Amino acid sequence: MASSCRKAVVSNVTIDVAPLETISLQLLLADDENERIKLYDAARSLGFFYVDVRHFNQYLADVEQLYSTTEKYFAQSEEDLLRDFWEDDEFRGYKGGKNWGSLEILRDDIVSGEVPLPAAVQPDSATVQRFISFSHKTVETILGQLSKSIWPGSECRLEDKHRTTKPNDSSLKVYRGPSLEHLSDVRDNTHTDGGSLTLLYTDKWGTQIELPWNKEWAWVEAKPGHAIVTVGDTLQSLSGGRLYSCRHRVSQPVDGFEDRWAVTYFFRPENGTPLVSL
Ligand SMILES: O=C(O)CCC(=O)C(=O)O
Ligand SMILES: [Fe+2]
Repeated sequence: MASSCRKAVVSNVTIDVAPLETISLQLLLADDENERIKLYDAARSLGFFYVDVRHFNQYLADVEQLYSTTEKYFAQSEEDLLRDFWEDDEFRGYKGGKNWGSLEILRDDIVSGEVPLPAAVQPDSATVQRFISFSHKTVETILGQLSKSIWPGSECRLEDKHRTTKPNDSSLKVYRGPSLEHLSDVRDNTHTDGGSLTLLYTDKWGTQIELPWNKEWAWVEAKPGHAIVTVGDTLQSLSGGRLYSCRHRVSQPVDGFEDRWAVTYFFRPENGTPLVSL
């Protein structure tokens, strides 16, 4: 359903703020019916929403710690960063360029213990493990509530394609993505997320979504204690198009260099899951 955008002013520029619904993780965990309805509405209409995690203090502390870990990680020399580069691997490890960098750590690698963490992250191993574990539980909770809404009274379940006993590429991914001196130098990176659900934690303007009802771009405000959640292409397909994978991009509202860190959890289906309706 179309809703109107709130305005915000950033360095004298007025911007449109995307009207994202807020869903309480605590209520989803309690199997609250109203919250389930709100969640389904948000996942169908915009495919972007906040999940309020303010009750979960350890998790919030871990997200904060991961911002510091990310900052420390990207302060390393290019030579050190390249030690974490995986040739021909779509997901694992360090990737970077002139003005950005990312580091991705697969959940399966942490659970199996077969792939060591990058040396610079090893001191924060407990934080990484707790973040992955709680993020995974959070996305599984969202998934379960979505299945109930999509197929009430049926055996059909998104969870059947997201069993943790099967190999999958779910991951923690952290980013360095500073804003640039000149907004005009920002390259277009419009995309949809390919996986099932993405949790994003950041503290600065950067994310923009394309509103499905008028194709206008609107900014997603970073809210402390809230994950920005994205529905990906996989859930759009598995749900037979009932859920919406929204086009989005990362940009900046105004000129000016400023470091920006993002901590994300990418929830992906079991490897080999066909992208067709369940
Ligand atoms: O950093 C952001 O705001 C969003 C990143 C994103 O869209 C992605 O990693 O898929
Ligand atoms: Fe994305």
